[in-house]
Amino acid sequence: RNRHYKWNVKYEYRSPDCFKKLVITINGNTPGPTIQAQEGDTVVVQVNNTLLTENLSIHWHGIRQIGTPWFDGTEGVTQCPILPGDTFVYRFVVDRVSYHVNSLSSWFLKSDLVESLMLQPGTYLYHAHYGMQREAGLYGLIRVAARDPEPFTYDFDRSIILNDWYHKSTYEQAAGLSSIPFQWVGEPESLLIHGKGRFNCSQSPSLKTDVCDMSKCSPFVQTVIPGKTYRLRIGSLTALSALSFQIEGHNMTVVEADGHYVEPFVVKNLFIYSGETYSVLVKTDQDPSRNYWITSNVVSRNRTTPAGLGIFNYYPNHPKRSPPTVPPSPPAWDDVEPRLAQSLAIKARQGYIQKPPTTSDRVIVLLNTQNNISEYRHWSVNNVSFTLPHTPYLIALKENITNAFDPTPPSDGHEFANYDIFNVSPNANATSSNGIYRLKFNTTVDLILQNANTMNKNNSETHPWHLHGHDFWVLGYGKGKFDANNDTKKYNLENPIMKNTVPVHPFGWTALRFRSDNPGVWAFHCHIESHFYMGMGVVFEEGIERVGKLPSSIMGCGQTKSFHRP
Ligand SMILES: O=C1O[C@H]([C@@H](O)CO)C(O)=C1O
Repeated sequence: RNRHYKWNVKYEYRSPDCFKKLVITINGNTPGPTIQAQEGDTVVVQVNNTLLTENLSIHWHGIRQIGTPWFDGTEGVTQCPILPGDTFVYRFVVDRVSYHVNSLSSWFLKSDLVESLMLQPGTYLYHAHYGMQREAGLYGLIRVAARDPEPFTYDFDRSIILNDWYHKSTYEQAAGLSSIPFQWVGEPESLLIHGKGRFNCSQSPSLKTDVCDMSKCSPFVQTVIPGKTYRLRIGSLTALSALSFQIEGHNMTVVEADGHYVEPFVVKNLFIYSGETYSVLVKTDQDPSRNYWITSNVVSRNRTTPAGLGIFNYYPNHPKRSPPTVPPSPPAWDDVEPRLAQSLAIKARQGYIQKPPTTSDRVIVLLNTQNNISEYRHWSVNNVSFTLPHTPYLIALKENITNAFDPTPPSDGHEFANYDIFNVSPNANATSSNGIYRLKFNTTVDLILQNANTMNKNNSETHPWHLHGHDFWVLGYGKGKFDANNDTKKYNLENPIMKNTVPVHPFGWTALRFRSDNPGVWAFHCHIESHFYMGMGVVFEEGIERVGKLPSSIMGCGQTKSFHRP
């Protein structure tokens, strides 16, 4: 089945948290419409760029784009931006490879991993992937319904996207990040629950009521019927913040993560990082004569943003009736332990385990550091701060444009084995580059994310890393320096979860494994909007020779100007 969407993307004034600013809407809304499909369906989205003076591209986060790497929506990597006034059609399968077999060469059928590349029901996201455009409001959810019965039952299926919200425009933020002296974006003004938040206008008395008006916003309300089980699909697309999500007085049973069934476990707070999705089951089994708070709070950074508050409304109580209690208090922002514990608790569900290969062909250690390059503040991986080329990699490689990017690949990172991750380091050798990793096709690759101290003493941050075009197995997390001799022995090869986004905790490491079996060019980057902008990412090429004919609609920029045939 084809699912057709027509989207008009536009700047409009909105006041999601009472403060009026320009936001990017899809058909008038932010968050945008939820894409609903069944596994194996083809989703067709016709995007009309009516931003007037701004480029655009949209990434389908968690969708692997098997056979359609050109529709991943990553500006500079897989496509040229969509120009103002242009219409671009994305067309991709959610996510069943057998559906695509005809258009792929027979190598695919022979691949022993065909099974792991098949069915992918679950919860995914979409968002802008051009500059820092995502945080202007261009984002939404993708729900892919399963064809087979799922391993859990529920009465209702609801979705909530969490976000943080800034009052400055993305342009002011980006300009500050690329200035000398560096101007950091700071903490967000508010937290949004499905596009709704509340900024206290009276704390900035200089704001006139045409800019900040407390009657212009209202909290998110989730109405529920007592005595039922709800599946809540929760996604985070924060620009910066790691969050703790809670429903007062209700436990949540985690059953899905990034489109994979989880061996169920119960939490009171769900920690969720930008780019992740979870499904939790919630029983509406509390006193039905009142409402309850839904809360979202910043963790892992010193919290200055007030809690995002919503109402869990037990029908037939009035949806606007405030709960009679104070909102539950969040966990300490600087306590890594419960966050690490949740990361470790997420395992593949019995009966749905796709075992990883037991060994890998290549290990790439990715040392995450912050440093100055020519006095500009950057993030680097193995001392290279990533920059996007003007000619997208996919097109350059496929069309043999040889001078589109730096041909020197970044390093596999083994020379940093003695790097002191606990202290500030000048990293004087750090450089900027658009060089990429070239992976041998159909091999097993390990990625070790190694966190380190930032340029501030005794400080290391949480970074959610997102891989395009793949799900990876999460083999382990640890504290401190990764020890290749001992930590590898503790890898979970029995029931690791597969995900597309995973945190590396402060002063810690995270070990991932994936198969380079999806021909294309794929970004792997920190999902914090400002961090990717500051260079925190890498790109992998695999099987470029197996990529089919590129549509000319993705071309038209850099050295591909003349290739575009509208
Ligand atoms: O990228 C960042 O810059 C600031 C700070 O490290 C500046 O020194 C910060 O908190 C980030 O996450």
